[in-house]
Amino acid sequence: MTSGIHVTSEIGKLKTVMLHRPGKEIENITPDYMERLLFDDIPYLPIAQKEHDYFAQTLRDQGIEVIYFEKLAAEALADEKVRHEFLERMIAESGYIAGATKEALMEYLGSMDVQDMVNKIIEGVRIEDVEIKNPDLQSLSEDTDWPFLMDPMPNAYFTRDPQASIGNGISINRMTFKARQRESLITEYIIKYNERFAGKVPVWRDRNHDTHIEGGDELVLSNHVLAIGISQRTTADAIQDIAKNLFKDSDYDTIIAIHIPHNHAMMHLDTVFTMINYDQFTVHPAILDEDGKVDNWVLHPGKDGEITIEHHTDIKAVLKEALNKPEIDLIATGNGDKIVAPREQWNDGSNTLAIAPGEVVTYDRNYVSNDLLRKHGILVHEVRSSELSRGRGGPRCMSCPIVREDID
Ligand SMILES: NC(=O)NCCC[C@H](N)C(=O)O
Repeated sequence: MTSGIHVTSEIGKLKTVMLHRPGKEIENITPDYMERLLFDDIPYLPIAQKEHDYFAQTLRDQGIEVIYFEKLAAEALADEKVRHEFLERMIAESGYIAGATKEALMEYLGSMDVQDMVNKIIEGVRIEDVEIKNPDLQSLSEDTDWPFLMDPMPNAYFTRDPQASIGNGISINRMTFKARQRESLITEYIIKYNERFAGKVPVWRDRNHDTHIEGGDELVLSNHVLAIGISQRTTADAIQDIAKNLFKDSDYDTIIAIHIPHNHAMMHLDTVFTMINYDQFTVHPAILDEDGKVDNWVLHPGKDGEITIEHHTDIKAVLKEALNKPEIDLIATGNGDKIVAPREQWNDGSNTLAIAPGEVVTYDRNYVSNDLLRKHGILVHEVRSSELSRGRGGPRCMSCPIVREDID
């Protein structure tokens, strides 16, 4: 077992990765709640689980250690005092700071085996699951059209987003939508109390903020350069905030903040742009103008803890300079075709998980993009994707690297 976090690139040989196997939370999505829960369709759980197991096995077959979010959480919460504090906070963030519902939830969840408790919190707690012995006004007047006392977390299998490994540290993210905000509370406890991480991992930015950042926007390009999307999910002021901490306390001295459209299909930078080799990237052509340019700002440490900011549009030139490469190969999703590119991007054709330089895991359904990657010399491992893709995330979104080998 390797302890702590070590991720100094997007492409260094992946050694340990954190996943979450989709569970019953997926079956708590209904058409009426889809939008609120950030889904566009309802995956068929048994097949989604098979696909996810196939994804995990594909990684293991390449010698990668797969660890599970839900198991790490249960280990972190083994101590009764820690579990009690966690439950209080999780229930408060679910809407119950005090009162009869809170007490009933504490009793219901607190009496479970710790793994069952974690799983149940992720699945969601329905009104009829819990007996409220001495109802108060809040419990009597609860919105009964909404069937949950605690909402399900169906997006938990996108382990990329609630946190991001950067160097030997982590950002524990304040997420944009309510549907995902409690996921990173679980991360907070994993990092603080799971012995694999406890006391070993600096937190570059915690979740106690009003401004948002999500891991799908945080790309570790090298041991001193990050790219971060300014997106539907990540605000410019959050980027500036994490930049300050990283510039002060880590080896990171360059952040390329890339502006992408603020919409659901392209919610994070990694839905339109990923690094797959020392000098190769996937890119969805819709983020570039006709000259192949996109607004981006390069942040560096300035004097007295200040930050310098330069505006650019030539992303190739910016990447060449930041990564010290003579050329950069931007590979267009769906070969840039008007129909194929948006279709394959919708199904996460740009969302590749690099497991080594020039070696990626992608969804099988994006066959045009996959063939193109092969033509550019990339080794592609395809995984099954009929159901998993309905949550709008691909192999990068479904994985949180914990340890990668350094690259030269
Ligand atoms: N990094 C990613 O792009 N993650 C995909 C997250 C999909 C999820 N349904 C969401 O809307 O947050």
